[in-house]
Amino acid sequence: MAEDVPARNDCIPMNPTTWPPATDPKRAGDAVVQIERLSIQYDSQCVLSDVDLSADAGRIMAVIGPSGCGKTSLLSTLNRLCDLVPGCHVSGTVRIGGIDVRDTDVDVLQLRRRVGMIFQKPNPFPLSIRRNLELPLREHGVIDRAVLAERIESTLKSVGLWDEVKDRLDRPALSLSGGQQQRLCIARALALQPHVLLLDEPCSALDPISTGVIEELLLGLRERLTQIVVTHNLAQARRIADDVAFFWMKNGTGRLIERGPAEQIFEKPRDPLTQAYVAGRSG
Ligand SMILES: Nc1ncnc2c1ncn2[C@@H]1O[C@H](COP(=O)(O)OP(=O)(O)OP(=O)(O)O)[C@@H](O)[C@H]1O
Repeated sequence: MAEDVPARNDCIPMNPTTWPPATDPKRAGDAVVQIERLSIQYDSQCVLSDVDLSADAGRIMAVIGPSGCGKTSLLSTLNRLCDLVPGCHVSGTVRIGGIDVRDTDVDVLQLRRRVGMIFQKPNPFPLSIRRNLELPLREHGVIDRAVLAERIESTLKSVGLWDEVKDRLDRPALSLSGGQQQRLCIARALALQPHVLLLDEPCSALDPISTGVIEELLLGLRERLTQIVVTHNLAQARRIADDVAFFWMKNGTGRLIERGPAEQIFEKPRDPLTQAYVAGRSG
């Protein structure tokens, strides 16, 4: 029996070949995130009900809807951050790369490596720029100095920060501008080679120029990852999203109203609630 049981750290396999390769063009369009009949409750309050939703490889999905309809709560079930919220009860199924992330056997540390998260306010560690990337890499077993240096350089290059910070890697991360800090946070997630990136209003604390830089970055990462971006900024959703999921409150509970390609949701929404929201008549 023991031979059949994977070692705990293998529950979310580290070997990329056993996960859907996020960059494999053959898989573009495959559903990497599959959510079925998901409901979320905080104590007795049901905040999200009966959601069926999938997000595809190599695409950006924008999650839109008014405040309080459960967008952040939805994201928190994908990397099990919801486990940390007292009174939060989740039902339904969430599969990422075919793995049921709610399975009690799943190694949550490995899950969060594969499903990175970026928050509204940049939250670099109060350490040097270098240590912000080195710490998570070391925690996940990368200890070779040359490999660490290579991974730090390549990741900072992938978010367009390398030239801006290469001469001050040992300066505090908090000395960077807000936009640079957010790019560092994205680099910190990317250093662990995630397959999915969750972004919760990633630009709402940034000025328009930094917002533009982050949007370009997300568009450039599209080939490598599945991205799910919560945003209140409909113009931003139009600029970056391939797909859009629109949520709304019905009888005090968040519901998925409509999901489709961005062009359809913005130009030919089917549901009257979506029509009113994208036209700016509600919400
Ligand atoms: N930790 C918590 N404990 C209790 N209730 C919570 C908790 N987090 C969120 N809620 C409630 O769940 C509902 C959905 O909140 P959530 O933050 O998921 O919505 P949202 O659509 O992301 O909102 P916003 O756009 O304002 O960020 C709200 O009524 C909120 O008060």
